[in-house]
Amino acid sequence: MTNQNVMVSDMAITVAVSNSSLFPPASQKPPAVPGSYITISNKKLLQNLDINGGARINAWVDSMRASSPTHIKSSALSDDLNSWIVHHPSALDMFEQITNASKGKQIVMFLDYDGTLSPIVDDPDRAFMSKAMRATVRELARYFPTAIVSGRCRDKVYSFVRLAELYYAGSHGMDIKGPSKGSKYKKGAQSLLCQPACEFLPMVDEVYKTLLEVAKSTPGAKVENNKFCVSVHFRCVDEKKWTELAQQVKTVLKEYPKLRLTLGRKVLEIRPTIKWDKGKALEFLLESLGEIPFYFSCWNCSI
Ligand SMILES: O=P(O)(O)OC[C@H]1O[C@H](O[C@H]2O[C@H](CO)[C@@H](O)[C@H](O)[C@H]2O)[C@H](O)[C@@H](O)[C@@H]1O
Repeated sequence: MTNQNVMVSDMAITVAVSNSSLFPPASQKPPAVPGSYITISNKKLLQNLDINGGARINAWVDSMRASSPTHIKSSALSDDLNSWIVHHPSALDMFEQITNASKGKQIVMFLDYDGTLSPIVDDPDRAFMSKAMRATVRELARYFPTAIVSGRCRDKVYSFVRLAELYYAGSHGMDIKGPSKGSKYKKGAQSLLCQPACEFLPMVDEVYKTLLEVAKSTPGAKVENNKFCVSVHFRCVDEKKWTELAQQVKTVLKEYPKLRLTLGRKVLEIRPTIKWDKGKALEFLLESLGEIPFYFSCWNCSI
């Protein structure tokens, strides 16, 4: 199968196709967008966050800081960015080439939610999607099987998007559901449901309740129940309190070796240790839907 990655920002969609002569390999990340934020390697950050392996709290808080970089000046449009754009052109400008490359195979659209379909906002409960964006996604789904893949709870994403014809993969891909009325794209008549982390539900719920209590002592902290995982938001927490919050979360998780901690955009994410993630969810959906994945995600994920 040809591997393709598509990244989208507010203004431009960029496509990179690996194993193809059309585009260079998709392994490179875009450089920081001037006027936006500095790009930080998430992989590096996550290596520092193996709390079950006993990472020091200071290293952990450093990672939280690094995931929340300061705003940079919009003056210099860097050479790096220009050269990245040349090699990763807008998918909208390359539409014919992409169609030719797909050679009649079924294209499947995968969309991230936060920061892609909705703006990043302080209150995660208010990350609404615009009417125009909803209309665009509805139109997209008329032509391609379309899935939204998110770290959030599936029901929450659905409450924002409200498009019954889509596939939804919530809880970082651990809760996948197809359109309730079935889909014109799916092989077979049965509605699609995949929840590989079911056995963790009671544990995750228990941790959610504990963290909810614990986080009350940190002004601005918000704990979000994402069903198969939990998010502890620190976007609105004074930086001076980050160490304390991180320590509290770490202490709670010591009792749960089967849960692991990762770092998102100003959010600590707690999830089961199973070998399942958004990538697996994509593979699962591709197997049931088609062959060519297009993944639309935030261009610069350090916001
Ligand atoms: O993996 P993702 O689908 O990108 O989910 C990651 C987290 O997304 C949401 O939080 C982010 O967006 C919020 C609303 O704009 C923002 O306040 C927060 O700082 C961001 O991290 C979601 O609320 C989290 O549960 C997800 O873990």
